[in-house]
Amino acid sequence: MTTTDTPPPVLSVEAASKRFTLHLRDGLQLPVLQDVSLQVRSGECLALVGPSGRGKSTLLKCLHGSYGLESGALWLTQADGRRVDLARAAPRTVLALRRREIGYVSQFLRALPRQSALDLVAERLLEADPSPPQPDADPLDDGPHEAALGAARAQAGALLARLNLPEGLWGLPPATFSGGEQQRVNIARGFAVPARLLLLDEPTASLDAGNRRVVIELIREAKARGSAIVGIFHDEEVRDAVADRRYHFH
Ligand SMILES: Nc1ncnc2c1ncn2[C@@H]1O[C@H](COP(=O)(O)OP(=O)(O)OP(=O)(O)O)[C@@H](O)[C@H]1O
Repeated sequence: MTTTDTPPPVLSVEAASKRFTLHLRDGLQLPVLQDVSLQVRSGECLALVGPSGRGKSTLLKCLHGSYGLESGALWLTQADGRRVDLARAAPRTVLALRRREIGYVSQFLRALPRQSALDLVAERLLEADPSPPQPDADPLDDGPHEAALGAARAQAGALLARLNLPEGLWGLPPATFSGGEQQRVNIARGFAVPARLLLLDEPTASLDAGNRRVVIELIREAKARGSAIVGIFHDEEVRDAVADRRYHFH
């Protein structure tokens, strides 16, 4: 904590720079992020805006721990006040942060083959809150796991229903779903667990007006719970409805 009453920002990006090296083109260097600095506080939504190809999605992937940086830092202040640089955190740390602190709605749904839409969302809830093993638990007794799975499925179903995904689809793997149906499963997964830092990459791109409104409500609820949100919203109506500030990529 700082000495003032204001808590530190949840996210502080300091002079972040990144380039891609294109090995198939003789190592051509493609600078994508150049000296990006921004901060996002709890309860605030920052919209990344700017022309296509300027590095908005790349910044979200860096914040999700998928890419490192050439220079600069991506400081996340955790719930206990400790700071971690997402650009340099160890893979184990990144995975632990993804389970509990960082939510991400990517542009495309990544699902395991044969896993149902309902379990894809329920799994997100279970991995964020694994029940601690009881010292005297019978290792052959599936009861506690079944109970936790049942509760997670109930919560996942409520979210899918809110996003108007027909119940007939819940038990099916989403691989054959339409773009908008897949996007709604992705959104349910991203919003299932309250995230300290929530990353949204065009969450409404394939949605109709009714479902766009649901996503706006979900984003507002996440802000009210204290999430710091960084999002890309090409839909200006959605952006105006949720963004407190904008960061311009030139
Ligand atoms: N893994 C990668 N390897 C090489 N180049 C990449 C990679 N990922 C992105 N790029 C390039 O980096 C640039 C920035 O891409 P990025 O997807 O971040 O842009 P964006 O601002 O999100 O664009 P859009 O608004 O169209 O989604 C693009 O020129 C893209 O081709």
